[in-house]
Amino acid sequence: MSSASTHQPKILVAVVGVGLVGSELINQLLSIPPPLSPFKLVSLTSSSRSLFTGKESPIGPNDSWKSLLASSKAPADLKALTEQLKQLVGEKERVALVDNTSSEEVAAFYPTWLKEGINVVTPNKKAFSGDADLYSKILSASRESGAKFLNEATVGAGLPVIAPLKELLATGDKIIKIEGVFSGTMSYIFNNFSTGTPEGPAFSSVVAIAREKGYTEPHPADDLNGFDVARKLTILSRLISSMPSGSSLPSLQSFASVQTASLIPPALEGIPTGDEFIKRLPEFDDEFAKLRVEASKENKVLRFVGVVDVAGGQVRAGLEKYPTDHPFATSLGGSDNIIMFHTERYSPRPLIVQGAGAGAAVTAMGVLGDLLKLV
Ligand SMILES: NC(=O)C1=CN([C@@H]2O[C@H](COP(=O)(O)OP(=O)(O)OC[C@H]3O[C@@H](n4cnc5c(N)ncnc54)[C@H](OP(=O)(O)O)[C@@H]3O)[C@@H](O)[C@H]2O)C=CC1
Ligand SMILES: N[C@@H](CC=O)C(=O)O
Ligand code: NA
Repeated sequence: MSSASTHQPKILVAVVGVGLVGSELINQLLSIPPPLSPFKLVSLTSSSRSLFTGKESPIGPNDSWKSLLASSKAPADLKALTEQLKQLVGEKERVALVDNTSSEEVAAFYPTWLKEGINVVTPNKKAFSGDADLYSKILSASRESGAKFLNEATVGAGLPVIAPLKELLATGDKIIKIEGVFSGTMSYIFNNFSTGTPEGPAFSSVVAIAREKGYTEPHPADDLNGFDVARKLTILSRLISSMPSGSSLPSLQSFASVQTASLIPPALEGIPTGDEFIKRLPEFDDEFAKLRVEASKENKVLRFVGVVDVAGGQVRAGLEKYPTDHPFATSLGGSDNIIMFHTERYSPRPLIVQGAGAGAAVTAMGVLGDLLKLV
């Protein structure tokens, strides 16, 4: 085989989190024919178990990775994993850890991994939208060791959002405003719930379907409270604020600093499990139906949008009404995200990115795309 990848040491990949996105990522990664693949899958960690094979006997496409992991006796242990991966980082070997969880505990390990020269690739928003201190530790650890952190799938899932934003900024364009529908869940919910007519499906029923389709966060309240959108806006804002032209943006201590209008009825705040939350939601269907009637009286639809207004120095997320002929009303379907970049160059017409913004296949594609950037 004359592929360049056969002449370069393969990137050793450890996957943490084997849920919806994690499983799909492993399947996509293992479907690259081994001689052509630039990767060796050397470790898997679920919330309870871990499997470490080392680079001499990586997990291959013919292995049943689920059975291998299920039969492993080793408990999940991120400190032990760090020690194992440290041994693999060498002059020629490169190691990438893929975090497919939504765990803060896993996110807190990024500075350690990066310092050890382990690249971090992830769709998990927690680290980049959480406490500013963790974010700055991630930046400095990456600078110190040269290991990269890549998080394209944190915003718009597989859609190119982070990469074009970085390119706009790096080439000297100035961002005026980014606005759009950033949540696949909220998009699915309102594309189906609010179509401009006073009638339609019950709010709780479309939320339940969005969950079944794999669009929601592990706990759907994390979508409905607007925090998922606030996290995505924080990730974009922090990239913009790193440039002098973004200095008018407020410096966000965390996603909680974003002005966010939650859709969670107060009585459902703090419900610990997603199942219970979904069970109680029908109690509030009438309240949501009223919002739909009000919007339809104005010939409008409801959409949950996010805005990073650089010129106005504001970052906000909330439910808005749009005329039935607005692109947010006419051009979105399924879990579509639409992201409009208004910049000095892309003005008066914005650069627009649109397509499925949630779901296992497209999210895993975004993660695998980031892994391929390391090659
Ligand atoms: N689904 C989507 O469309 C998108 C998801 N994302 C992000 O991708 C990530 C994964 O989402 P998704 O796959 O849908 O969620 P899932 O709940 O299906 O998967 C998350 C997995 O992480 C595991 N996990 C939790 N804590 C740990 C830990 N400490 N160590 C190892 N594994 C752990 C859970 O294991 P267990 O089941 O045993 O608890 C679970 O299987 C999230 O951060 C989400 O925000 C981003 C874009 C789109
Ligand atoms: N729950 C999120 C998943 C992607 O980030 C969404 O609905 O957009
Ligand atoms: Na993306």
